[in-house]
Amino acid sequence: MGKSPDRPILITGGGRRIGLALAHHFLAQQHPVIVSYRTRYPAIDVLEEAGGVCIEADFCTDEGILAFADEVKRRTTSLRAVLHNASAWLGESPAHAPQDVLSAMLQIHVHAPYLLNFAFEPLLRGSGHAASDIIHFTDYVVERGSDKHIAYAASKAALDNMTRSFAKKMAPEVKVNAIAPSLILFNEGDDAAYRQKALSKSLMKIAPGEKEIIDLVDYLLTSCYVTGRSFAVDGGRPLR
Ligand SMILES: NC(=O)C1=CN([C@@H]2O[C@H](COP(=O)(O)OP(=O)(O)OC[C@H]3O[C@@H](n4cnc5c(N)ncnc54)[C@H](OP(=O)(O)O)[C@@H]3O)[C@@H](O)[C@H]2O)C=CC1
Ligand SMILES: Nc1nc2c(c(=O)[nH]1)N=C([C@H](O)[C@@H](O)CO)CN2
Repeated sequence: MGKSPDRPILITGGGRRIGLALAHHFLAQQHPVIVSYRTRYPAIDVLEEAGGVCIEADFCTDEGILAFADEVKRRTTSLRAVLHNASAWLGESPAHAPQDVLSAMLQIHVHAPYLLNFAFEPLLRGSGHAASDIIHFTDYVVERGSDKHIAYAASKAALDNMTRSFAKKMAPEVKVNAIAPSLILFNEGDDAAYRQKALSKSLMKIAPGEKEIIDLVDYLLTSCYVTGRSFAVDGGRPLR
C-alpha cells in the first residue's frame, strides 16, 4: 500500500530567521509546510516557489488569529505538527506605554498559541499514538525573569505553563513540548559591544544559529514518549 501523504507541518512566523529556516528544512525533506507570515519578505516568494503554503496573518488581534485558523482549515484537514515560533522581543521603554507592551506580549505569546491549539486540535488528532506534535518556542528567561523584558518574560512563562496543560489535554495522540533558547541568533542592529557581552553570558560563548533549534525539533518529532517538557538550548548559561 502506498505511503499515506504527509500531513503538513505548520510554522507560525515563517518569514524570517528561525521560522524560515525550519520551513526550508522540512521542504527540503519534501514535507508539506504551511507558514504564517506578517510581513511579505522576498523570502516568502522563495518559500512558495519551493512549494510552501504561505498564509498572511497578524496575531495582534484574536480575530486575526482565528481568521488564520479558518484559512488553514480551508487548506488542510490534518496537521503533523504546529510550531509556535511567532514572537516579538519587546522590552519596556519610554516609547511604549506599559499596558501596550503587556498586551502585545500576551497577544502573540499566549493568545495565539492558546487559540490556535484549540482550533487545530481536531486536525492534530486521528492519526494514532504520538502521531502529532505541538512545540512552543519559549525562552531561557522563563527560568530567571528579565528586568528589561518583564512582559516578554511573563508571557513566555505563561506559554511554558501551557506546555504542560496542553500535554495533559492532548496525550497520547499529540505530544506537546517547549524549546527554551537563550542566544541563538543576533539581530542586525546588535553592535559589537552587545554581541561580546551576550556571548560572554554562556559557557559555550557562541550564537549557534538556526540548526541548533532545527536538530532539536527533529528529535522531538521523532519521539514517541517525550511530552510536557521544556528543552533548554542555552549554552550552559545558568552555570556561568
Ligand atoms: N533569536 C534568538 O536568539 C532567540 C529566539 N527565541 C525564540 O525563538 C523563536 C524564533 O526566534 P527569531 O527567529 O529570532 O524570531 P524573530 O523575532 O526574528 O521573528 C519572529 C517572527 O514572528 C513574527 N511575528 C511577530 N509578531 C507577530 C504578530 N503579531 N503576528 C504574526 N506574526 C508575528 C515576525 O513577523 P514579522 O517579521 O513580519 O514581524 C517574525 O517573522 C521566537 O519565539 C523567539 O522568542 C528565544 C530566545 C533567543
Ligand atoms: N522573538 C524574538 N525573541 C527573542 C529574540 C529575538 O531576536 N526574537 N532574541 C533573544 C536574544 O537572543 C536573547 O536570548 C539574548 O540573550 C531573546 N528572544
